[in-house]
Amino acid sequence: MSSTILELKNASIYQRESLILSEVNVSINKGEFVYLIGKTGTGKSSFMKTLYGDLPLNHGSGHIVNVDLRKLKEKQIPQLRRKLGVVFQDFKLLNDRTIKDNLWFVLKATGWKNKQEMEQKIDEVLEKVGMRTKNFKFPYQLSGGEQQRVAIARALLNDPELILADEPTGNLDPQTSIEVMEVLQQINKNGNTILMATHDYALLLKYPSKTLKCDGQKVFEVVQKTQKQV
Ligand SMILES: Nc1ncnc2c1ncn2[C@@H]1O[C@H](COP(=O)(O)OP(=O)(O)OP(=O)(O)O)[C@@H](O)[C@H]1O
Repeated sequence: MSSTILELKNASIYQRESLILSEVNVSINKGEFVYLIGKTGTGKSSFMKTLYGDLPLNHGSGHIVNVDLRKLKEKQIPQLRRKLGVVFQDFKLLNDRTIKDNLWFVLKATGWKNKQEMEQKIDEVLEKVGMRTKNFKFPYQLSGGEQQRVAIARALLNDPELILADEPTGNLDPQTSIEVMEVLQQINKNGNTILMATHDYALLLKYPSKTLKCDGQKVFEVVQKTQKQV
């Protein structure tokens, strides 16, 4: 089996009739950690939305986790999302229930039935992000960084083949951003593939990795300047 987890060829991405990105040729292999950078409004979110089926791909070709984005039907989107873990800037946790119940809700919605397995899975993902002991808390009782760690745990529930993180540190202060980034790095070391859109150049310098840039309606790989630590 191919180790390519995402491949776009000559893809164009539109918001309604406006062309946002064209001639997009990108591929991501299993196990990679890839940044997507670019100034505000250059199309990072549009790119991510195309990957999780929120924007249709009508031009060029695209495959993600063995799903053909050109042939994606509305009713297949939940199936695609189950193979992806999506993390947003604003966490998107349900405030009316505890952390555990937030995760329980997702497991139920994605077809899990066995209560013991569900309990185990919730413990396992919360352990990975260091939040197991806080599973009884409500989202509003947690700091932004803790809420984002729970959102990452939620993204891990169905063992995703690829994690798409759209500005996951966008609402966090620099120190908390580093803590969340450490969690993402650890998850990547354990074998998860991650594509992360970010504005945060300090993170890129601290954790250098393959970087794609949106600029002038194009997406291209950039070579990072490395800073010598003294
Ligand atoms: N729902 C929409 N309908 C029409 N145009 C949109 C829509 N959403 C975004 N756009 C336009 O698409 C372009 C790219 O926006 P996008 O949100 O993808 O950029 P971005 O790089 O993620 O920006 P930011 O860093 O500010 O989140 C912008 O010009 C924006 O105005």
